[in-house]
Amino acid sequence: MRGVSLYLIGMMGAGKTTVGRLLAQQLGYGFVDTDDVIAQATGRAITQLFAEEGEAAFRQLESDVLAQVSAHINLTVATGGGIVLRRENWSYLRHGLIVWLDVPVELLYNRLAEDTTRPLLQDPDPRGKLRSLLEQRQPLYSQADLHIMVYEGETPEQIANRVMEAIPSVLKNPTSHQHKEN
Ligand SMILES: Nc1ncnc2c1ncn2[C@@H]1O[C@H](COP(=O)(O)OP(=O)(O)OP(=O)(O)O)[C@@H](O)[C@H]1O
Ligand SMILES: O=C(O)C1=C[C@@H](O)[C@@H](O)[C@H](O)C1
Ligand SMILES: [Mg+2]
Repeated sequence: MRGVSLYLIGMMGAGKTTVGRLLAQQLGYGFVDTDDVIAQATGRAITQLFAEEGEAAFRQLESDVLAQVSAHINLTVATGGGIVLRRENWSYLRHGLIVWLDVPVELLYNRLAEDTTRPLLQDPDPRGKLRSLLEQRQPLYSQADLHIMVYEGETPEQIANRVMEAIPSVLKNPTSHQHKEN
């Protein structure tokens, strides 16, 4: 990887945080979760931030955190599910290799049905909400460098291994960013 950071994108519940930690271990990289950084920096849970400041304020904080994180190398970064929504965020994500964990809505729903920490899912029809969010975001997620389809029953370890195996096929040519030696 030569220090190139990894950015995990995908829907809430896709496993960005869970798989991201494993990938950081395997790569010997640091691990950053943008949601966690925001929660720590503000001293408030994401749900509380959404409730008290609104989604737009959260999105601004998210961009600010991503901008700072993208200045570093040797990181695996788990992002928030909505990081793809702002165009400016893509210029930061492109500092590294972008991996989309693509998980079917039914699986997402099963994972998050009991979870109250995703404010956008506090909806009378959470399954329908997941479906409409995915429909809206799919064209954005698909701009990732690497598209990893996740299947039912796969463990986080298996998914992390598949990401590791797929990385060489898309690793950006390291010399393209460097000055040629004379
Ligand atoms: N491969 C897997 N199999 C079963 N459960 C999983 C798997 N990966 C993650 N989970 C579980 O699904 C839930 C959501 O995972 P995680 O928090 O990693 O998702 P996320 O993509 O970071 O979501 P968010 O965008 O909301 O932060 C957690 O309870 C986690 O333990
Ligand atoms: O998909 C989303 O928009 C979100 C996903 C989470 O990671 C959090 O960033 C927050 O709950 C919003
Ligand atoms: Mg997460």
